[in-house]
Order: sequence, then C-alpha cells, then structure tokens
Amino acid sequence: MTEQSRIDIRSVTKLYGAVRAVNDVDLTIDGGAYCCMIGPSGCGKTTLLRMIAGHETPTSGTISIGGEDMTTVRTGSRGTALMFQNYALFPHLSLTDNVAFSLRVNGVAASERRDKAREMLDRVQLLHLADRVPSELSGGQQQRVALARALITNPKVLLLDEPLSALDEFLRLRMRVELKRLQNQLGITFIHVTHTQPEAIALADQVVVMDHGVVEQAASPRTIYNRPHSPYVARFMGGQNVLTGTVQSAGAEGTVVESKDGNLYDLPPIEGAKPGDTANFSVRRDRIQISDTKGDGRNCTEGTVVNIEYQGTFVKLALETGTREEFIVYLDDDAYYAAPKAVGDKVHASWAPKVNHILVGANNSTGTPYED
Ligand SMILES: Nc1ncnc2c1ncn2[C@@H]1O[C@H](COP(=O)(O)OP(=O)(O)OP(=O)(O)O)[C@@H](O)[C@H]1O
Repeated sequence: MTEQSRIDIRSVTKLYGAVRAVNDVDLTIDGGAYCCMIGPSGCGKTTLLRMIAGHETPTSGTISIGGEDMTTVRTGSRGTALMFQNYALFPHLSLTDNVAFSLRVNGVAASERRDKAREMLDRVQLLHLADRVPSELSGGQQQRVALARALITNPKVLLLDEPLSALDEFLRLRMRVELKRLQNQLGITFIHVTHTQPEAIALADQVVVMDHGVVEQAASPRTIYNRPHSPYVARFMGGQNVLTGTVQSAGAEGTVVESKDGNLYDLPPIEGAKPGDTANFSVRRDRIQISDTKGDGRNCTEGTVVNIEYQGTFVKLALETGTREEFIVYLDDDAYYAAPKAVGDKVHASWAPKVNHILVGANNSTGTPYED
C-alpha cells in the first residue's frame, strides 16, 4: 500500500478571489503515514485537505496519489475518502444503511453491501448496534460510524477534518488511540487536520505546520517539538521560549549572541552570520534551572515570577523578563517543592549551552490565531 498511497503536492496554490488560501505548497506525505496538519484558523489546512480529496481544484500546481496525477480527477475516482467534521450521518437510516450508503449509490447488490457494512461496523466495534439510528448513539459512537462509512470504499488515503473536535476531552483521548490503531491495521495514509498541538504530536508520523497558506515545517513530531525551524513553529507548537539577540562573534567554533539586557548566549555556528546580525533561537522550557543567585551572565536570563501553575508531573513558572513575551520554565515537581517560589520573586533562569537551538526566518509571527 505504501507507494500507492504516497501523496505528492507540487507548487499548489488556491486562490479565492484575492485570498491566497494555499500559497505555492510543496509537500510529500509518505504512503501509509499518519500525517497531522496543524496551524491557526484560516491558515489553509481545510483547503489543502479538500484539494487532496478533489472537492476543490488547485488554481495552479499538481497533486499526485501513488505517483498518478489526480489534480483534475473527480472525487470518487482518486482513492480518497473524507470524513467530515460534523460526521454528516443520515438521521433516518440505520447504522448499517448509513455505512452502506456509498455502495448503494454505486449499485452494489443489497446482500453484498450489507455484509461489507457489517464488516466495517465490526472494525469500529459497533456491530452490536447495527440496527440503531444515529440519534441513539453517543458522540464517540457517531464518530466511529462516520469512520466506518468513509472506510467502506477501501480508500488509499483517509482525510479527516478535525475528527475529534466535537468530543469531550475523555472521549477525545480514547478516540485518538482508536484512530491510531485503525491506521496501523489498515496501513493506509491518514491525513488529519487538527487545532490541537498535543493531538498532532501524539498521533502523527509527520506533522505539517502551516501559516498563511504556506507550509512552515513538515517533519516528525520529535523534530517539530525539539528542533522547530522558525520562531513561528517554536511558538505555535509550544514547549520552547523564543529569544532574540545580536551576534557578537561568529565562526566555525560557534556564535555568541548578546541579548538587550546584556546576557551572552553560546549558539552553534550559524552559516553566513556576522557581528551585528539579529539571531533568533529557542530554549526548551523543561531544560532550564532556576536559582536565587546570579550566574556568570551566559545562557541565562533574569525575571520576576508572574504565575505558578501546578501541572501534576511538573510545575509551570511564568517569568516576566523585560521582553514582550513571557518566559516559561517547566520544573520537575520535586525540584520545585524543594525550593518553592511566590509570585513577585526575582529569579535567575539558566541552562546548558547545548539547549540553545537556532531558529531561522523572521521573528514577526506570533503563532496565535489571526484574521484575514
Ligand atoms: N469557499 C471559499 N471562498 C472564499 N474564501 C475561502 C473559501 N474557503 C476558504 N476561504 C478562505 O481561505 C483561507 C483558508 O481557509 P481554510 O478553511 O482552508 O483554513 P483552515 O486553516 O482550515 O481554518 P479553520 O482551522 O478555521 O478551519 C481563509 O482565509 C478562508 O476565509
């Protein structure tokens, strides 16, 4: 299935009048991968998904599935199935008839479509409810019917537009496990649009972070979280503090950057950097120590505690450091309670030089939702 379900998106742009919903996107999604697309509202995720499904046609560029150009092939003939956000089940039909619906449209004989629908309901563990109508089901069960209905066409690619957004937190976590289990069993490509960072990180083999119609970064969840490409990805995915400074010295041995408050940071070499350039870098929130005493002024910052949140396995400390964004520190709860802090305390945060991670791209995107 792997080669047959690979998706190649080449120079795809979609214009709605003056709105550039998707802007010159190049992206390869491996066959059999679980891909999550994430980004703020309006960044073009749904438009890209709908173009892969064939519900929209690109203004320019091509989309291939399994090496075959599908850009203008009609929806039902490209081996994709789209599961809608609101499930779009028929209220008056039984679960069996809901799931069998597309086979009926395609003229499959009654007994065959019933057998196939029951097989799909069994796959999503709903066979015992096959004769009920959707209103007699819970939200999670309705979602599983919608999944069975999408899968009955044996797609090479399943497209899911915010499939878990209508569920409560408990069900969402359960359905997340089920989606992953199904994808593993079927071995087909899943493309799942989400607004939720932990969902993308937990489910995906490949995370695609979008902003203003472009793909900012596409990589494994670990790379996206640990080695974000740009200030935007670092902020949007969370887990990192973004810092800015001016290059003091640059060479093969490394780059020294000075922040506005005079602290120095030891970064790896930055290609082409020269003294006076602006450098953006990030520091993982869980790789920082705090103390009451000032260090040597390298790889550190000072701040005032403005918020303290107990999170179970760690404590989240927000510091005001004089830059426009909060500096967040995640402390192991044992370490924190050995020397607890209060709001208003002045502290020194420091970290090992190897924690400094270079970011590229402009430092002007906040990673927060936006309006056009
Ligand atoms: N049919 C349309 N006509 C005009 N503009 C559209 C249409 N569909 C989408 N857009 C615009 O294209 C841009 C991208 O929309 P899209 O729905 O792809 O974003 P999204 O990232 O999926 O957002 P959300 O997370 O809110 O669903 C937005 O500016 C949106 O207003």
